[in-house]
Amino acid sequence: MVQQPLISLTCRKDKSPLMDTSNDLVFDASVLSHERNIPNQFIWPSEETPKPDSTEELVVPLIDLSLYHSQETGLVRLVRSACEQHGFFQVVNHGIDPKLLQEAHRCAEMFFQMPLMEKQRAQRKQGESCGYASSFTGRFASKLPWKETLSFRFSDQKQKQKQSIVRDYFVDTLGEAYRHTGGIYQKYCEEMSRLSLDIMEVLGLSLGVDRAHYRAFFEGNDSIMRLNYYPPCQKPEQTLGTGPHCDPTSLTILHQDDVAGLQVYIDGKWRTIRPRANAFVALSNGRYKSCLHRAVVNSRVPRKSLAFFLCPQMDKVVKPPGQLIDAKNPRAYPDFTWSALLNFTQKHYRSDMKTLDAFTDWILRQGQKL
Ligand SMILES: C=C1C[C@]23C[C@H]1CC[C@H]2[C@]1(C)CCC[C@@](C)(C(=O)O)[C@H]1[C@@H]3C(=O)O
Ligand SMILES: O=C(O)CCC(=O)C(=O)O
Ligand SMILES: [Fe+2]
Repeated sequence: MVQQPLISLTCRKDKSPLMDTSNDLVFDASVLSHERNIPNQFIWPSEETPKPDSTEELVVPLIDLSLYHSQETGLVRLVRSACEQHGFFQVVNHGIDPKLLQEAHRCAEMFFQMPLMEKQRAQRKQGESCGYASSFTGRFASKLPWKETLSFRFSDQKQKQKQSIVRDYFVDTLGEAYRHTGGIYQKYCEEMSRLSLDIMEVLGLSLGVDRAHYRAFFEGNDSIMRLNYYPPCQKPEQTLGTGPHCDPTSLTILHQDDVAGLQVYIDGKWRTIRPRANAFVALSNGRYKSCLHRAVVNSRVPRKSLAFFLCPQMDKVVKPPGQLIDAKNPRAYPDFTWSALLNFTQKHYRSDMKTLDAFTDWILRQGQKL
């Protein structure tokens, strides 16, 4: 039998001068997950690769949302301390139907198990944030992530107009056979949007901001949902599923399957967050830091995670609430729009732990009013 080529190389002509790309490689998980010789592009520098001590578990506070009405003060205090310490907590009793979660994972499994060509019908285009990506072979030249992703847009505003843009995306891109899958993710995103607004309310209270402030700000949110699939890797100590980064979005609600892999950087060490997590980061003029995290892979089983990135409407001006600004706490970032930040992460800068600072320098350098 002729072995399929692992990677095919051709040169791109449309190089963006600001991205560190690019060769057209193909990451075919069905082949690469058995390969013992990892192509160079997927090997991370040894100072960034996972060390055995990072499997040590970090115990993160559990926020029981069912206690919100009866024990608001205690809950708000717990959230404040989690966000001040590491910007990370797990949410339980959030009202999301476990059957929906299960079905969302099952549909992801089904999609990623499809042959590469079938998945490529939803291929993400250069510079766009949505679609299927088998690793980011066309986007970056080195330190490639050992993962496949399927990303799509959710709009709360469209939902209010009774449009199901997630379900329509699946049907329009992949065909009628994906109507059920699309419907599941439509429902999942609607639930995530609702949960995000609840969490933002608690976050606002924990910062001393009006109860309604963040809920109103994210009304009509234009968010991104991403299915992450990490195939097994025969040399997991040389690779990373998702490199170290702070999400540049407002809040992330992440659901992992039962395979460990999410790690956060705390007190100079990488630590594992046990699966079952709903993890989040917050944007609040830098008062709460977005936590540094990554995903590692393993040699035995695939791992999945579902990430809902809460984002404001594209052209809404992002700025901190007035109550957070005074002489002691001056503005940390200039006004900006999510549309400009998204464009920056997709076309000009590979998101890492410094995305917001790099973005701030970029807009100030351009002297643009956003
Ligand atoms: C706006 C976004 C860019 C990324 C997806 C969302 C939020 C996090 C970003 C990301 C996960 C950070 C690590 C690098 C990245 C390229 C990835 O590995 O997926 C980032 C996403 C992206 O640019 O597609
Ligand atoms: O898969 C994970 O556990 C983390 C993924 C992640 O950080 C992301 O998609 O931004
Ligand atoms: Fe992330």
